[in-house]
Amino acid sequence: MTKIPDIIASSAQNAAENTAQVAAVVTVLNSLDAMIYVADMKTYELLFINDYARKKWGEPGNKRCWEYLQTNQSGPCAFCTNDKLLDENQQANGVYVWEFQNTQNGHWYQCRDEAIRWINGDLVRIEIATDITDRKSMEQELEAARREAEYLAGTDPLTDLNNRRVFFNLGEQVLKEALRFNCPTSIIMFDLDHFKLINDTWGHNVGDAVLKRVADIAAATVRTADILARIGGEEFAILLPQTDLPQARTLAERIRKAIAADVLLINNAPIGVEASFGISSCEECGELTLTDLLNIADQQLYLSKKHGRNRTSAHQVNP
Ligand SMILES: Nc1nc2c(ncn2[C@@H]2O[C@H](COP(=O)(O)OP(=O)(O)OP(=O)(O)O)[C@@H](O)[C@H]2O)c(=O)[nH]1
Repeated sequence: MTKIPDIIASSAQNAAENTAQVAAVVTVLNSLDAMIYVADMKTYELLFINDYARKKWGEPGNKRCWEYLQTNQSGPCAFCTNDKLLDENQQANGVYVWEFQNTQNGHWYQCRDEAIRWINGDLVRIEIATDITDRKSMEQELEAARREAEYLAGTDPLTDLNNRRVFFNLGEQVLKEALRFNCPTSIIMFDLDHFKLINDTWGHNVGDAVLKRVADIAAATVRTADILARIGGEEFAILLPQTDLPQARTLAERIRKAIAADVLLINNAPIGVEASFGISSCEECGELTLTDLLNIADQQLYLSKKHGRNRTSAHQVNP
């Protein structure tokens, strides 16, 4: 197919004005701070590239667009937009704008692709690609910061567990689902026994280490669908979707025994801690709110404390 330099070279003397106009257009295209190329849509032959492309990708020789612009391509690119540039009647479909990370130089480009009529009347592809790497990395940094902020807003910094806010947000959703699908739901609450004594004897930092250790034990025991949170100073809660009371009790006992069996060594001194558990469970949760269920679990926790601590009490809520 005819390339622009061929047009300039082959123009007859009496078409000098024509030639000058084409050369002027090429000069304009070469002065732009964007990569521009034109390629045959069937053979992928490069019909025009501007100086910007030459500076970044070198001389094209006889390379086709996919050989010239990308690496490791043994044929046309899988992400080639040619099919988006023509409609079902093989007519130009307008402008298609997309963003792409170039496989040769790793830069990000915003590409503006279009099928246009070439000198011989054929539809060809023109791409105008602007380097947006700086903007993209700023966007990526912002996105990472947003995700970090979101994570921190929902995470208890000491234990890395969900915080109270997330527990309530997710919990309300779980209860709605339970109501919709008529599933049993349970809540386990637990609270360390005589934790004040640990703080008073060993200091607040050791108390923190104990809280972290207890959180790790609980986190290692629950299933991924369970919502484990630190909802107060030394108070934890686990919302158990699709879990009836016997199952919740089994889990609570497993965690309780694991906490009681654990020994934390601080300066070679063994520190042990125990916890009391309360469970509430509903088979058909009806109009029960998360707060209702949590309050019932809290009452059961209080009973465990009252009856000697390091134990589990449970209540089945009637529908
Ligand atoms: N180290 C540490 N201590 C905390 C934190 N949050 C709350 N506490 C402490 O937890 C202790 C709770 O004391 P109490 O409410 O009397 O409960 P307890 O000593 O565990 O007694 P029982 O619950 O009745 O068995 C207090 O000393 C609080 O200062 C925390 O983030 N880190």
